[in-house]
This record gives sequence, structure tokens and C-alpha cells, in this order.
Amino acid sequence: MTDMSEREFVLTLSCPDSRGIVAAVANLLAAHSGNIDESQQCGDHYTGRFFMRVQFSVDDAGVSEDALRGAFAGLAAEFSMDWNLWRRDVRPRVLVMVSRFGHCLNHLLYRQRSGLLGIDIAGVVSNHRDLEFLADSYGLPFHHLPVTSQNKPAQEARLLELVEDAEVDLVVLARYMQVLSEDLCQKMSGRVINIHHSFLPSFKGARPYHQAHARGVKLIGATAHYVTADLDEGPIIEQEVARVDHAATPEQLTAMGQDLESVALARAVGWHAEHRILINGEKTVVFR
Ligand SMILES: Nc1nc2c(c(=O)[nH]1)N[C@@H](CN(C=O)c1ccc(C(=O)N[C@@H](CCC(=O)O)C(=O)O)cc1)CN2
Repeated sequence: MTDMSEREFVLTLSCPDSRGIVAAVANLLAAHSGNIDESQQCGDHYTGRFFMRVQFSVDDAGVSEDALRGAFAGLAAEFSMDWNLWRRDVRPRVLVMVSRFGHCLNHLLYRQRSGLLGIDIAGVVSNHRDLEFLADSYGLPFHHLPVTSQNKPAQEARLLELVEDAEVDLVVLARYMQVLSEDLCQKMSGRVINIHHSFLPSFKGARPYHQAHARGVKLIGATAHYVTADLDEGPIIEQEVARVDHAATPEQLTAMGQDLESVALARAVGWHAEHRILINGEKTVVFR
């Protein structure tokens, strides 16, 4: 039973690798009545960077969050860390974007409603009205933002207003089929996750199942990744695959792929919500 004064936090950090980082973090926590509940770390020998995630609880009411932040700031200066401290009782606010295919949206809404996804869904945005009924069925705001090459900048400005007004932490592209501009990607860097319906780096772009059918692959897949301006090139978070054979039509591949997409995206969003993903250049470190 959680003692009410017990607060739970997650610390994430990355820094140039060196001796003593884990000990320094552990000693700092011990000095602030911190009890480590879960700790994972790894060094990337190719980049010389070190990555760490520590989940800890503090049951000493005399230790404030500001005091913790102050202490970590000091440590961060010593080790040149990029770091974040998160309260575990604060759930990220998520805006889900979708076009016409609703399977990934449906899966996210159901898992969130079932308590299996630690997020709060702030609303649904779509460039079509096809899935408005699904947002309505969950009592969620639905924002219809049709996109043309003429109105794209204005619609993206409207999207950023929605993100601001609804205090959105994460945007999820749950089969949203419009390419986001470089400006939007920069403004939302590390805060947009997309599900691409192929096993990247194979079959980028639109219609990957038709590309897979034409190539005669024996495995199909789905890839959840952070969005960058370069289409389907962002840091990969999670991938799912399934075996297929020569008899499968593009339509059958599309149907089989829906489950892979839904599972990979929900898993990636869950890990992001638990602060288990750290960006490592063009890749990710995922402390599952
Ligand atoms: N900046 C980015 N924006 C988006 C990405 C991304 O990686 N970076 N991923 C896409 C999703 N996607 C594949 O996963 C994808 C979406 C759309 C297209 C595409 O060619 N779209 C056509 C229009 C298609 C239509 O209107 O139905 C286009 O934009 O000309 C390819 C891949 C989401 N956004």
C-alpha cells in the first residue's frame, strides 16, 4: 500500500560515458531518502554515450521535488548530462491523429480506457470525418482538419494551437496519412510518434503492403518511430513482424498488418509514457 507521502519518480539521463555515473546517481538518491525500485543503464561504445533510467520512490516528506531537481542539476553539470525528472503520477496528455483507417486509434482508445495505457487522451484530429464516431463513442473532442497543399501551413498552425491549448505532451500518428512539415517536426521534436505499416527500412512511403506483395516478401511488419522531417526515417522505437506466403494478396497483407500496427504503436506509446525511451542520435535506447 503506497504511503501517501511516498512519491514516485523516474530519472532519465544521457551523458559522455565515464566511471562513477551509476554510483553518483545512487549516492545522490540515498542522500535524499530515495529508494531505487528499478534501474537500467547502458553504454554505447560507438558513440561513447551512457544512458540510464532510474525509477525511485521518496517517502521522506522533508525531501521536496525542487530539492531533488537542484541536486540532479548539480550532478548533471559534473557529468555533462542531459536529464529529465518525471513524477510517475502525472500521465502524458496525448493527441491522436488519424486519416481513414481506425484500427490503431481504436486499439489506443480501448487500452487507455481499460487502464492498460498510462496516458490521458486529449482528443482526436483527422483530415477526414470517417472516424468521428469513434471519438464520439469515447466522449473525446474530435477536430476535423482537412489538408490540401494550399491550406497545409494554416492547418498545421491550427494543430499547434490545439497542442498548446490542450497542454498536449505527445502527438500520435495512428495511420495519419499526411506528411508533416519540417517546421512542425522541429517544433515537436521527440514528441510525435508514427506507426509505419512496413518493417522499416523496407517499403517506405504510401502503399507499403502493395510494395511488399510486389517484392514477394515472406515477412511483413510494422514500425513505430519518432517523426522527423525525413519521411519514415525517424528513430525506431518498436517493430512487429508476421510470416506471410506467396498466396497472400495485398488486401490480405493489409488486413494481417493491422494487428501488427496496433500492437507496435500501443507498446511504443506506453514506453514513451513511462519514460522508457531515450533518443540516441538517429536511434533509440528502450529500457523495457
Ligand atoms: N514528417 C513526417 N510526416 C509523417 C511521417 C514521417 O515519417 N515524417 N509519417 C507519415 C505516415 N506515413 C507512413 O508511415 C506516410 C503518410 C503519407 C505518405 C504519403 O505519401 N502521403 C501522400 C498523401 C497521401 C494521402 O493523401 O492519402 C502525400 O503526402 O503526398 C507516406 C507515408 C505521417 N506523416
